[in-house]
Amino acid sequence: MAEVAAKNLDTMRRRVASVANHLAPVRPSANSGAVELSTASSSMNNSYHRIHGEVPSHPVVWRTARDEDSGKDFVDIIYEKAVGEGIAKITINRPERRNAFRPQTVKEMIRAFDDARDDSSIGVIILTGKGSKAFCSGGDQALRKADGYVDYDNFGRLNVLDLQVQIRRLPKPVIAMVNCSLTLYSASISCLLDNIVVMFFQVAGYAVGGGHVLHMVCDLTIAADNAIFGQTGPKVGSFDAGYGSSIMSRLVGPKKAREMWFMARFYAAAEAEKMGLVNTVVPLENLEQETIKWCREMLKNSPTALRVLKSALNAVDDGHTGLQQLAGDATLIFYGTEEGNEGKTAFIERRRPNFSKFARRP
Ligand SMILES: CC(C)(COP(=O)(O)OP(=O)(O)OC[C@H]1O[C@@H](n2cnc3c(N)ncnc32)[C@H](O)[C@@H]1OP(=O)(O)O)[C@@H](O)C(=O)NCCC(=O)NCCSC(=O)c1cc(O)c2ccccc2c1O
Repeated sequence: MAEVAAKNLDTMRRRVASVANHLAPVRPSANSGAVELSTASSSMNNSYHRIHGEVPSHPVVWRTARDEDSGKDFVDIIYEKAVGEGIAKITINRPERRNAFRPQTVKEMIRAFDDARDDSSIGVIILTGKGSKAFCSGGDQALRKADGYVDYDNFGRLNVLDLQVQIRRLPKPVIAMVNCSLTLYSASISCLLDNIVVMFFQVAGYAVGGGHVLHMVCDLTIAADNAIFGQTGPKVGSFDAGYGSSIMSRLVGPKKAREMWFMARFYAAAEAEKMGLVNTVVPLENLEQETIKWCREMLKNSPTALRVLKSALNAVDDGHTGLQQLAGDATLIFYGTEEGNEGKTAFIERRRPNFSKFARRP
């Protein structure tokens, strides 16, 4: 009898240890060398860190933002801006559908991203999903018809493709903040020698299907430690042969991209980080705080440098469109120079421009 009880206890202990081990918080930025730098004080003791310093950690205050151009209220999304800081946040608000998008959702996201692009006080944009169960589960399959997704009219739409292009070309960093749930259940198990309380966490937090493509198109992804990533297309009769394939191949490499698409498996956040799909994985309770930290850190940097870097990082892959974006940035910068201004001023003053005073640099 005592032998059986001891064996049961042993089994119980192993289970608790296994659950506890599973729940051990992931060290922030497990793969990123940046962590070592930001935590090792000796590495911080240099002029670079003394001058640029730490970012503030006070809580962010959100205010609901409107689409100033259309004046229409948002239904499928929540659009917010941080008070006194250059951060906008777009939240897909269809939690009962795991934040699956319909054409209306996408139209609203496009309007919000447009507003954030146009608002010169905004320097970085967060994309996330409402609630605790999903970032986004892709297109709303209940609305899928023969020619795309249909909501308020009879035309099928694949307008998420326009949104992907918009995010890719938007000259400000866009961060996907991939949320997840953490629901605690507890059960008390009594045995002869001990009374053990076992805690179960139900975890989820899906960035799947077209929702997975959305996070990949964003410039950076910060994930909660129990988020789940994957493509479902081949299981539901769909595929994204555009950015969903080409950007993924760049991110994880051609073999792994084939695995993700052909097998349509799901991957835990830690695995996604190893694969290069996400920038960092943090405990759920730190997710927004960490994302805001990244935003604040970028906001301290030169907006023009970030703008040009984004277009430069995309340029080769994006062909003519990438060149167009990078070239537009070059023109933007040139217009601000004395040399560029000389041409315009001469035209206005109806005189011959004098470019001879400008250096012909090596
Ligand atoms: C995301 C899940 C893994 C979550 O599973 P879980 O068990 O937690 O929850 P439920 O399955 O019970 O879902 C709860 C509730 O939500 C509804 N729901 C979830 N996802 C969707 C969805 N995508 N569309 C519609 N409804 C959804 C679900 O039916 C439940 O409703 P109840 O009324 O029953 O409570 C799991 O839900 C899941 O696997 N979801 C589907 C993921 C998926 O296959 N997405 C579509 C991929 S295709 C796509 O997104 C896509 C879109 C485009 O616009 C494209 C455009 C151009 C090219 C390609 C495109 C493309 O591939």
